[in-house]
Amino acid sequence: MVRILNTKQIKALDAHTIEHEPVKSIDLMERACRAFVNWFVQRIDATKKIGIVCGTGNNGGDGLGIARMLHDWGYPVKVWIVRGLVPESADFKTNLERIKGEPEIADIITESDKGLFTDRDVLIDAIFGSGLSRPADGIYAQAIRCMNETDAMRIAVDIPSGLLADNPSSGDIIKAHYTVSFQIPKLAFFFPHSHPFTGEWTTVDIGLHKDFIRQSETSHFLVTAKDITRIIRPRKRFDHKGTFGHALIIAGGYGKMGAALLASAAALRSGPGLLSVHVPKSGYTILQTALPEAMASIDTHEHFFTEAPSLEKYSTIGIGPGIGQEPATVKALAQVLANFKAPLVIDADALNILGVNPELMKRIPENSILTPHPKEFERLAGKWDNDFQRLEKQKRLASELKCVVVLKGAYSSIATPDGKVYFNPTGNPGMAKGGSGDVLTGILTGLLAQGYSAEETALAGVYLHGLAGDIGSREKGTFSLIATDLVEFLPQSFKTVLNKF
Ligand SMILES: NC(=O)C1=CN([C@@H]2O[C@H](COP(=O)(O)OP(=O)(O)OC[C@H]3O[C@@H](n4cnc5c(N)ncnc54)[C@H](OP(=O)(O)O)[C@@H]3O)[C@@H](O)[C@H]2O)[C@@H](O)CC1
Ligand SMILES: [K+]
Repeated sequence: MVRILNTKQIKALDAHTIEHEPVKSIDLMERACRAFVNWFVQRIDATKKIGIVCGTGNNGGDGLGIARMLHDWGYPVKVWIVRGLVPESADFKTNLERIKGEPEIADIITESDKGLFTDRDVLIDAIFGSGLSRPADGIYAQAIRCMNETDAMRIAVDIPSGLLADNPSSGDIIKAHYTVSFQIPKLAFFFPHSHPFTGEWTTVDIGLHKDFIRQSETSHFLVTAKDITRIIRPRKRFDHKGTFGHALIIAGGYGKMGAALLASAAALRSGPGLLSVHVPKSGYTILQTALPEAMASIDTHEHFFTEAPSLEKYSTIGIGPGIGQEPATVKALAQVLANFKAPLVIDADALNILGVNPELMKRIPENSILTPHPKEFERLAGKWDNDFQRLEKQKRLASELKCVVVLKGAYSSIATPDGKVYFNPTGNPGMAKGGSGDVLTGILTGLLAQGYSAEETALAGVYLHGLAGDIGSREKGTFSLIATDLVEFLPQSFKTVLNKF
């Protein structure tokens, strides 16, 4: 797990590293600059004209160190210093002294300094870092706008200037194409509204104290491949189909049998011992023809879900994809929630039904997994003003229901009943298509049936689903990738995770 710390904690981590490594503050800055430059020189051609726009705090100090190093690498570098009211930090001063005549430095002192950077191919943003405490205004806002107006590639040092790491931002913010952040990812990076500012972001290691990071309290984590390898248990020689549970998927309706097939195929590829699928009568032949491994449970209704089968034999249930919201379906869902006591996976129309029938929410068994996309989440939790508030709502819902709430999207977030949130790194925009969610429901149902806990299931299922999309998009491309491909590439996704042993 990568721990996501807030800026106050990062400041303490900085100080702790300086005191206990020990390392001089200016030498730590030098390390940070070198890590940035190392990333930079591998990607940017040395003929490109570089502009570095610095503030006068430590982010600006980084900018000056980077300028010196890139000059030594042979890049044509120009430096601008935004001279507002921020006092020069000690390390800024030292790095300014270390630039001896070259590269060239100009001060930006008035708001009328416009069109400054137009001859630069690449602009490095080092105006504000994690020390930003309020929206940028005056000369700072002007410099940010001036940078955003150019055609240059913009690269932010640590965090785009103007973007707050832990709170909603307003005012002018650098629109970076890339952000190279020091060791700890910032919470804002995981939110959709930050993306136009961070662009693609990455972290570079600058040797901050590992034990201190491990001991820092946080409820926010970024999942890694290793975490998933630890969760997924390789199967043993004497295991048999009884060991791996019997999953039931309740999905599909007239014209929506595809949802049932996608969820069921994904469940089958995720390892449960047995899979039954409950479909309306019109789905019988479709199911039996498409998925011979699945057993059919047939509803009394021709076109939609109206009656739960007897549920005792099932280890878990995945319910929702394509079931619609007919009154009889609402009743049947209520019946499932009243009779089934083990955790289940709730998705799509089942979530929409819960959204308009809040009394049913109380009946959801503890440790179930809910998988809303943002629109479904809004129906369950109401509107939000910003991404931070949305995260708080997600945490609250998970804690109130004592369930795991998976909010789907880029960096799908997984909130657990005890207040933790895990962000998932896998997946790509090729998966933003109908049917992707049905596949996820299938994977989660398949894993839950095998006895993985709700938290393990959500972490592994969301990761494997995204990884199948990543492997699939390498072959099919993000335009052409479809949900069926996710099922097709799921075996490779599992193998990738298991082979990490
Ligand atoms: N963490 C690490 O381990 C390492 C960190 N390093 C680097 O240090 C950076 C953090 O440095 P930093 O603390 O000096 O912050 P930075 O953003 O440069 O300036 C803050 C100053 O700006 C001021 N200010 C704030 N908002 C403002 C506004 N809107 N308009 C005007 N002024 C505003 C603020 O004033 P205050 O809020 O105190 O009133 C303060 O004076 C970090 O991002 C990374 O690049 C690496 O070098 C080494 C390892
Ligand atoms: K910056």
